[in-house]
Amino acid sequence: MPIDDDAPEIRLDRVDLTLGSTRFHLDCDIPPGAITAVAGPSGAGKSTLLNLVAGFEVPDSGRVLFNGQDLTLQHPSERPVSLIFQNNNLFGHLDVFTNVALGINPSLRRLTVGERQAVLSALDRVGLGGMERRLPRTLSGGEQQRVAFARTLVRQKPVLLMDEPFAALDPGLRQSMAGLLSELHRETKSTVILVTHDRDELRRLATHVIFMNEGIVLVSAPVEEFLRRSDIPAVVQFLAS
Ligand SMILES: Nc1ncnc2c1ncn2[C@@H]1O[C@H](COP(=O)(O)OP(=O)(O)OP(=O)(O)O)[C@@H](O)[C@H]1O
Repeated sequence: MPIDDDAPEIRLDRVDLTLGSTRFHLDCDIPPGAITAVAGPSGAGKSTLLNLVAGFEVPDSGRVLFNGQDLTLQHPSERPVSLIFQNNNLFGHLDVFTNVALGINPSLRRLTVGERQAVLSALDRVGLGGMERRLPRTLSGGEQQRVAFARTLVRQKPVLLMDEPFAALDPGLRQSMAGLLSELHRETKSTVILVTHDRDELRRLATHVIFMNEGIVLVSAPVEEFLRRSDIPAVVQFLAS
């Protein structure tokens, strides 16, 4: 499924932010149309990086640029991004069809025939054809994440932000969902930022890596280069874990 706009390069330009007693300094580029993994120890600031790109956090200073355009102060709902979290992506009282349809039409107005078709084809694409009327609680964790994927497909946004989307799944399912992400990414070519704790997932999916520690970006590099950074103890520890 193609996306509306070209996938943007995203730049965090000398971003400073203080949350409670934690200070962040982020200065890095996220390449367009690639899957970038954001890795690092717990508390390093990975979710904060995602929140800055999504607009849920606003820098104290510095800028957030999409293809050079300054979106630092733009509201999250106006940014060209879709989000998938580890849990709680779905509304429990709405069926699968409606949960996906919200991606096109957040106000739940009646869909056009073309929009209904787009929802059904997105559900087919993620392997959930025929499950339209099911409620989220009747689905497995992997199926629920597939519904969240289908919603991002109908939204057609050029940036996909994912915060440990497979962490709650067992290892086999995690691998098959990673396969699905990889297939969908080949089709959409969106700019994906994937927060992950899982070095195998990073190796399997990412072409670029941002490695964070204590609120700063320690490495921003192509995956092959990142995997060779045996000079950085925190990276060695991550790769050995
Ligand atoms: N709103 C906030 N107020 C105060 N402190 C915060 C806030 N948000 C994040 N922090 C702190 O900033 C640090 C980084 O948090 P963040 O969630 O970005 O890390 P993370 O790398 O995603 O961690 P994890 O892997 O454990 O999810 C943590 O120490 C956290 O307690």
